[in-house]
Amino acid sequence: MEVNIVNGRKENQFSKNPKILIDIYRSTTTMPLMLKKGASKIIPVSSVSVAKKMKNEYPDYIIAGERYGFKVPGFQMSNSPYEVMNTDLDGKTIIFTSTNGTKVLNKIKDSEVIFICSYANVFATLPFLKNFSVIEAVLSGRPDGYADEDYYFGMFVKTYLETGKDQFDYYIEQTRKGQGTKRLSMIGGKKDVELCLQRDLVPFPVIFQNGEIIRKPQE
Ligand SMILES: O=C(O)[C@H](CS(=O)(=O)O)OP(=O)(O)O
Repeated sequence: MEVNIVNGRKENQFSKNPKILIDIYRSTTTMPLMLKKGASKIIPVSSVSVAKKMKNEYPDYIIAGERYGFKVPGFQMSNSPYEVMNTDLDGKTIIFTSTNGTKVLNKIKDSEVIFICSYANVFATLPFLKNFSVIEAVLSGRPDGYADEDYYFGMFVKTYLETGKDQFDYYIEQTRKGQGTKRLSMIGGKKDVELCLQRDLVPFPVIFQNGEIIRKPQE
């Protein structure tokens, strides 16, 4: 099997191959955790104004997200795994927007298969990825370029699927030393760093389907 790593922030043309969307800090960690905490679905949108418009139409929905790492004024929640772990989201629908993750998702939304993936749910997702002969690991990155934590995760998945080696500890160690970890820690996100680097917090795969992010239904 082959795993191609793609810079989703930079690229504008994507193949039809199955994809995993990667945004370790923090969207693709936050969203699976929201579903684990009981949310029924997440509607990802790429702009703050569309999120606000949707909230006006559906006042019961929770509006969540950030820009450049900080909660958007007027939103109910940010893009924080730590906040999610401490919030009851039972049965809620969430409107979600983030600086990079939802933007890149919007670019690849026409792909037939998209998994939302991070260390939180990767071990529940890998068995499904093994069914494909080629997948693309799409890095969400950062507005000013690339995010090392996304690259390391892409490499972890590539190594696992192409060679069968589980190098979780090695890639976590590299990530801890990286710029992304420094940056998120500096803006008050140390608790998020710890949650984003834990494995197996979410025991199910998560997919994007028909405009919504949901648990992958059992076949
Ligand atoms: O969650 C975040 O902090 C980032 C914002 S930034 O890239 O660090 O400015 O958003 P995300 O879309 O989850 O990468």
